[in-house]
Amino acid sequence: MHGGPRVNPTALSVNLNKVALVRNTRHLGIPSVTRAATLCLQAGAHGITVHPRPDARHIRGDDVRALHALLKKDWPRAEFNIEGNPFHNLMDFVRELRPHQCTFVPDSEGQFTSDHGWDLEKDGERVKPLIAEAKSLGVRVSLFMDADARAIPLAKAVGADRVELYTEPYAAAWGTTRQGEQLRRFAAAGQAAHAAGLGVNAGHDLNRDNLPDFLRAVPGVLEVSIGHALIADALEMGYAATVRAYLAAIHRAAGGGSDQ
Ligand SMILES: CC(=O)[C@@H](O)[C@H](O)COP(=O)(O)O
Ligand SMILES: NCC(=O)COP(=O)(O)O
Repeated sequence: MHGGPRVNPTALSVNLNKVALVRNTRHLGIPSVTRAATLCLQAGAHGITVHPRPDARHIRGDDVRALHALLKKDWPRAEFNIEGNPFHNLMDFVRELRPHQCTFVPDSEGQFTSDHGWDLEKDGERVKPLIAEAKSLGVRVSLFMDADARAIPLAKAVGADRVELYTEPYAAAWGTTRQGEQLRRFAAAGQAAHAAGLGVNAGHDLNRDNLPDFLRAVPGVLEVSIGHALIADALEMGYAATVRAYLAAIHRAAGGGSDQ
């Protein structure tokens, strides 16, 4: 239906980890993380995500502070999302900077990449006070969770505002005979989140090809945070054209146009 009210499309938060990863291979300060943020936000991205891991393999503390200052000064409507393990270094950033959102991720210090969500039956009581502390500072809390509909309500029980569905299993199945099964898993997890009064974010290995099918199958996703594939695309197309392509994929999923 043309001209009718469009549902609010999902917000795009660009994860800049991989810009910092390349920058760290020389002592020249390029590619610039803050310039990447500026160009992505100028192109229409809704926010910036960083995951300052304890080993500082990519995003470092100075990057987090510089991005926070940039968004506060030049992009007050953009959201800043800081990811990390609250039992490692994440809470220091939450207390110092009070970002719009923090995403609790249960990664070990040397983990290759994020590859699982929280086991709240085991860790729920431990994360609960840290969630309460972050919220008392005015920071929205999202918990990185596997797409398990039975586990999602526990995120509400420990005080989270949102869950971020860990989407690698879907991304790995995309384009195969297993895609439908994965989409049903994620749709059920999203439904469980909505039923529990939780907002739904999503991320990990999403790209402009697999994104529309996901957003059509999982209604009401508030934010996708995308880094690795988006930055890889930007190496070929540039930040602006790449962000526009991802926004177009989001709008296509919201019924704003065909896939052709
Ligand atoms: C939590 C998650 O899935 C990603 O946001 C994470 O930041 C990826 O970390 P790397 O960029 O270090 O692989
Ligand atoms: N939370 C997911 C994220 O920020 C980026 O993940 P990826 O797109 O780098 O896999």
